[in-house]
Amino acid sequence: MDRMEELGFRSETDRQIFREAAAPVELSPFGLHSGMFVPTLERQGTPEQSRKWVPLGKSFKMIGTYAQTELGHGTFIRGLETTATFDPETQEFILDSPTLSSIKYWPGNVAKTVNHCLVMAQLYTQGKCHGTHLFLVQVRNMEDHTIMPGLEIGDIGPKLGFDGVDNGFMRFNKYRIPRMNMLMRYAKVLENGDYIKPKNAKLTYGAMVMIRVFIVMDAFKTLSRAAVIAVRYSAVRRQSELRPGGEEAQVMDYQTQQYKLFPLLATSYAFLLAAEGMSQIYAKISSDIERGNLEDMPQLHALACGLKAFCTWVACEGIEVCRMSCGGHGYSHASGIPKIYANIVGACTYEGENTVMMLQTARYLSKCYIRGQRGESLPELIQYLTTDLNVKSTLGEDCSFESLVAAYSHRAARMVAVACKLQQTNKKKGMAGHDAWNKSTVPFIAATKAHCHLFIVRNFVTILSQKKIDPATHNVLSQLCTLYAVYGIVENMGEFMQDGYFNQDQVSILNRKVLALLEDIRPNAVALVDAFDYPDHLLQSCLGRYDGQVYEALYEYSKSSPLNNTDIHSSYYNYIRPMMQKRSESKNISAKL
Ligand SMILES: CCCCCCCC/C=C\CCCCCCCCCC(=O)SCCNC(=O)CCNC(=O)[C@H](O)C(C)(C)COP(=O)(O)OP(=O)(O)OC[C@H]1O[C@@H](n2cnc3c(N)ncnc32)[C@H](O)[C@@H]1OP(=O)(O)O
Ligand SMILES: Cc1cc2nc3c(=O)[nH]c(=O)nc-3n(C[C@H](O)[C@H](O)[C@H](O)COP(=O)(O)OP(=O)(O)OC[C@H]3O[C@@H](n4cnc5c(N)ncnc54)[C@H](O)[C@@H]3O)c2cc1C
Repeated sequence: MDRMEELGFRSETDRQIFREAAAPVELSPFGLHSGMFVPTLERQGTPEQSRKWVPLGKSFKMIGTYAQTELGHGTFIRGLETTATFDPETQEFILDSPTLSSIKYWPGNVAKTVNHCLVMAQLYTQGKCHGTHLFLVQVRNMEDHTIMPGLEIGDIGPKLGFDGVDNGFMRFNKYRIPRMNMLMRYAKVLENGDYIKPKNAKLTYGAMVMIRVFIVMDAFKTLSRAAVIAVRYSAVRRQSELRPGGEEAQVMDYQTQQYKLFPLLATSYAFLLAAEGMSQIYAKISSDIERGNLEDMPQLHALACGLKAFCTWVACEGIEVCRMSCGGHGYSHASGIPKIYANIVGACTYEGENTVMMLQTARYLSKCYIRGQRGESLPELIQYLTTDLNVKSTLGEDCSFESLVAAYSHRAARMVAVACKLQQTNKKKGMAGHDAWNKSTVPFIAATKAHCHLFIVRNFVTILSQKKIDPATHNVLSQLCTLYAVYGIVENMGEFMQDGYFNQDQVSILNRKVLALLEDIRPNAVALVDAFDYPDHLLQSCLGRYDGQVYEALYEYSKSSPLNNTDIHSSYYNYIRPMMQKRSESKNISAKL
């Protein structure tokens, strides 16, 4: 913190890069403070509230987090049970956890670190519930960090990852906070207890939308780091003979290794550009929302939910492929990959469980489909839903960008149509709306994945056609973009082929193209991972070292294992020796030996 001040880092991006460099791989116990608590105060507080609290947060005089999930409910926010009841006499809210299932459970850094929380609770005033709202709650004494009376706080215990984050539980026992601690930018409770409704009740969910956008960038960061490690190691690792009697080959020269890793390299680039594209859309629509124009809110919500889920799922699967492509050493923490995986896999659950997020996007697509059928205009990103599904692909040997984007549009449009028709058929059969929906959600998830895949391919292609890039770099990036798109088709061929969109010759072209691209990319593979410019310090990987000194690093790493502090471990004296003595005394084995 002090060092950042000294260095004059002002932008949150610079500060985040600095924080990561200062504590590589481990997640910061202040991540939720900087990433969620302060931005939510900034965006959900009134101007006066922001002026009062944001400087305290930014200067770490107040340290906070976001406490929403409870033992009983995470996904279903409307089902949260924590209550905030307004008492006009004292001008206070009374926070209460009326049931076991209402205990706040999971919020990061609640257990030991923070002294404030943004608490999501059901607002009651004048005897009426007005749904969930956010409240700023002091949870620890600012002098000695003791827990405030009326609260019970603790740690939830060990987890798969997130070692640096003290996820906690928190129970309120009629705990009072001032009226002005409700974040009142959109909804308000007046002194007499009157409730002023926001323009849209989902404005309170704004912090979640923002973090989902950031998570798309996390998916890029984590996948690309695993790819850097696996590609560099594959250039160093030699195993078996590729040519009989020849020298042992770099494992990267095996086509199967290239097929594992180069599409993930391409995916990393695609995700970086998608995350940047998503951030720009977020910046534009969220500033419209702040100015009171909520027209594009559903579009933003749908895109953030879908991309968050799609990118974290793909990143996690890809990181696991990277780990396995490093053979046995990938399994060691020395590779750096297990920790990357353990941290990002949480993102498939937090900030909205991925299936649930996909279904939010699916609902939006379903509504857009119906609007499209009625001939109504659709937002640009969704207009593909109205394309003619009878057309066939024009893809030729060159696998042009145009033909690839057309293929992804066709696949997504067809799959959305299939899911929507199933939903409609279910309704026609007499099912209630909610049953008709539930019984079409499996095809809807597949359709939504296709929709997100299309967004990423189209975004990559658009950037390559619009941005000024020097020809050599453009050429390599075009290879990556084509590989990302063609590989995606080959791996999901059934979805592209179901209505005969491609003919057999085109399928052969696509299969050949993937293999040709692997060869094209091979000479540049190491340069393409170096281009991410992750210092060794950040990767913390013996396998992914820039200088390639993998075996030296592994040897040093293993020597630092605490088990090597003594030659004979205490377990020998405590267990092994007594066990052996017992055996040799009873059966006199040693004499036989
Ligand atoms: C080397 C390695 C190094 C690095 C490793 C890094 C890896 C890690 C990276 C970063 C670490 C940083 C630290 C991160 C910390 C983790 C932080 C986690 C914090 C949390 O998890 S906070 C809790 C989050 N909780 C959720 O997200 C809950 C999910 N649920 C919901 O969002 C909603 O309830 C819902 C979306 C499921 C909707 O529920 P539903 O009942 O259907 O709908 P309603 O609520 O009634 O909505 C009706 C209507 O509104 C629409 N709607 C819902 N939400 C929004 C919205 N936000 N905006 C606009 N519209 C919305 C909804 O779609 C409905 O629309 P419709 O009627 O269909 O038209
Ligand atoms: C590492 C980590 C950090 C976290 N940090 C925080 C934090 O800082 N603050 C905070 O408030 N919370 C935090 N959480 C909690 C997190 O936000 C929730 O766990 C998450 O939103 C999922 O909700 P849930 O646990 O209720 O899952 P559930 O909803 O119980 O999910 C269980 C299963 O039910 C399915 N399901 C649920 N609803 C539906 C539906 N409508 N349709 C179809 N399927 C459904 C899901 O797909 C899933 O398969 C954290 C969680 C983790 C893992």
